Amino acid sequence: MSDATLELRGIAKTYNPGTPGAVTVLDGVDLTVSAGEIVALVAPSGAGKSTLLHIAGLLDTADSGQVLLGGQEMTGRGDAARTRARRREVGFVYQFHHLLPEFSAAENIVLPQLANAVSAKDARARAVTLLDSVGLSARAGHRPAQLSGGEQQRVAFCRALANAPRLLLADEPTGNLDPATSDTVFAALMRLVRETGMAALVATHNMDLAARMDRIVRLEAGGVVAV
Ligand SMILES: Nc1ncnc2c1ncn2[C@@H]1O[C@H](COP(=O)(O)OP(=O)(O)OP(=O)(O)O)[C@@H](O)[C@H]1O
Repeated sequence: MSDATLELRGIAKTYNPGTPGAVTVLDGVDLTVSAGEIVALVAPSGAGKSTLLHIAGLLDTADSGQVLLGGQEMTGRGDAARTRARRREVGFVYQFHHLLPEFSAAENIVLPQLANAVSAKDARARAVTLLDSVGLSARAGHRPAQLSGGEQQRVAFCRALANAPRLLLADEPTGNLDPATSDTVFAALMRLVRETGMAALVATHNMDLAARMDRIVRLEAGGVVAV
């Protein structure tokens, strides 16, 4: 595996190009995140953090530039190949957990593994291990509505890690939580990243949390600068 888990080269993105409503959000972003590294992405609201995470995670395409995951060039690949790569290589966590309400915590972690053809038995075992690692063994059978906000978000981390991705992308993962819960959830995130050795890019407005990561990059005028 290449050390540069995520490499963005010259990423540019304009919404509604060629119209009066055109918005150039990214204008030549270069960014590398290495295996085992957790990088904070900070920027003012509307600066393009979500857009950048979606492009890095192959949910959206850039107008120009290259996205490399584990050294593999993803730009220009067809939708099926990008979806396959995303399912195997990338885990996402959002501000709101997006867990499936009708399924239990464990089932929410099992389902993405079934999409990758893992057996139900192995998927269940991994869900149990992951829930245990964030202190939620006793909540495996609970539905999201029966969990606290912090518990829901820890389950969302477990789901993002279900397929052992090499890259974790998080968009304001503690933005919806009170400060004490945010601290607990962030500690769980840091520990999971350290234990798995994956790369993580975490968008946050919280400078205290950003300061606890390995590195901070700021999105400014369409480009990325180190802080
Ligand atoms: N689908 C779209 N069509 C047009 N403009 C868009 C679209 N998506 C985002 N934008 C614009 O692009 C800019 C960047 O949006 P983005 O969501 O990436 O910012 P952000 O830094 O994540 O913001 P926040 O911190 O508020 O979540 C914003 O000005 C937004 O209005």
